[in-house]
Amino acid sequence: MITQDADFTAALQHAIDSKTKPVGSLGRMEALAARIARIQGTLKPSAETCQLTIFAADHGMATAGVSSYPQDVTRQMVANFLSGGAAANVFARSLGADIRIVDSGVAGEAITHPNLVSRRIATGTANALDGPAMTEAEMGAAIATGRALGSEKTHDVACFGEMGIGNTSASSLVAAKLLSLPVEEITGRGTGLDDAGLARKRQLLSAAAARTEARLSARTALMEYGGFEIAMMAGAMMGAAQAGTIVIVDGFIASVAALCARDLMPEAAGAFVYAHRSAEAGHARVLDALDAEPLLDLGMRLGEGTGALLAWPLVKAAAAMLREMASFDSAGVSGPA
Ligand SMILES: O=C(O)c1ccc[n+]([C@@H]2O[C@H](COP(=O)([O-])O)[C@@H](O)[C@H]2O)c1
Ligand SMILES: Cc1cc2nc[nH]c2cc1C
Repeated sequence: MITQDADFTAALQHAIDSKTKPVGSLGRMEALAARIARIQGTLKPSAETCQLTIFAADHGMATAGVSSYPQDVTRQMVANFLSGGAAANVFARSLGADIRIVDSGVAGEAITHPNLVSRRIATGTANALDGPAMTEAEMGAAIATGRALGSEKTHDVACFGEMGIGNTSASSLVAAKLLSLPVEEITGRGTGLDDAGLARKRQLLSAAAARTEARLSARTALMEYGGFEIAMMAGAMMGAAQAGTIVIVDGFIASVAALCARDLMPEAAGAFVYAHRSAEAGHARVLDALDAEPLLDLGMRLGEGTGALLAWPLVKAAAAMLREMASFDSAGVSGPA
C-alpha cells in the first residue's frame, strides 16, 4: 500500500535534495512531498484532482442535551450541501474540488435528491448514553459501505468530512475507549456549548463511558458509541488508502475516524495527511496518538471537511514540487561549495 522499499526511499531523498534549493529549505513541504510519493509509489506524484465526501448521520444522544444545536440541523445542513450553500461547498468551488454528499443515516424520512448518495444504515443511532449506539451488523455494514465508497479511485486526493449533530460526543467516547483515557479529558464544546453545557456534557459522557471497559477495540467502540458517519468514514479512509489515494484527514471527528481506521488496518495510516488542528478540545490528544503534525492551525472547528479542503493546495504544491522542480544538474545550478 505504501512504498517502504529502501531503494525507493533513497532515490526519493536524493530527488528532493537534488532540487534547486538549499537542502531542507522547503521545510515540512519536503516531508509532505515524500509522503505523497510513497503513497503513489512514484517520484513524479500528482495531487491535481480532489474530491470531498461528506458523510451525514444522526445520533440518538443528540436529544439528550449534549449539543448546542437541535438534531434537525443535520438534515437541514444536508439540504444546504445539496443546494451548494455551505462552507464546504464554497471552499470546494473556490479551490476546484468535487463534492459528494452521503446520507449515512440521517433521522427521519429518507432524503431524496438526484445528487445525494443514499447509504442509510438506519434512521440515526440509538442513544449511546443508555446502551449500544448500533448493532454489530450495522457497524459492519457502515464500515463495509465506507470502504466500497473510498476504494473508487476517481481522484488523486480524497478529503472526508462529516455532518452530524452530537458527533463530537460520539467521537470523544470512541477516542476515549481506543486510547483508554477518561472521556472528560477529550470532551470539548463541539458546536459551542457554554460552561454549564460543557459540564453537563462531561457528566453525561462520563456516565456513558462507565457502561463499558476502559479499553475497547475500534469495532466495539464504534458499536457502543459511534455514529454511522464516523464508521463509514473510517471504512472510506481504509478503502482510499488501499487504492493509493491520498487521504486528507479533517478535524476532530475525522481524526477519530482515522484512529479507528488505523486500529482496523495499521498500513492505511501511511496514506493519511493531517489537515489542521481543530479548536475542539480533545483534538490535540487524538493527534498525538496518531503521531500527527497537522499542516494548518486556523482556529477552525466546523467539520464538513473544510479544513481538509484548505490543506489540499499544500498537498498539490508539494507533489508539483517533486514532479516539476528542476535539479541542480538539469538547470545547471551549482550545488553547495
Ligand atoms: O471537525 C471538527 O473539529 C469539529 C469540531 C466541533 C464541531 N464540529 C461539527 O459540529 C457538529 C458536532 O458538534 P456537536 O456539538 O453537535 O457535537 C458536527 O456536525 C461537526 O461537523 C466539527
Ligand atoms: C449550522 C451548522 C453547520 C455545521 N456544519 C458542520 N457542523 C455544523 C453544525 C452546525 C450547527
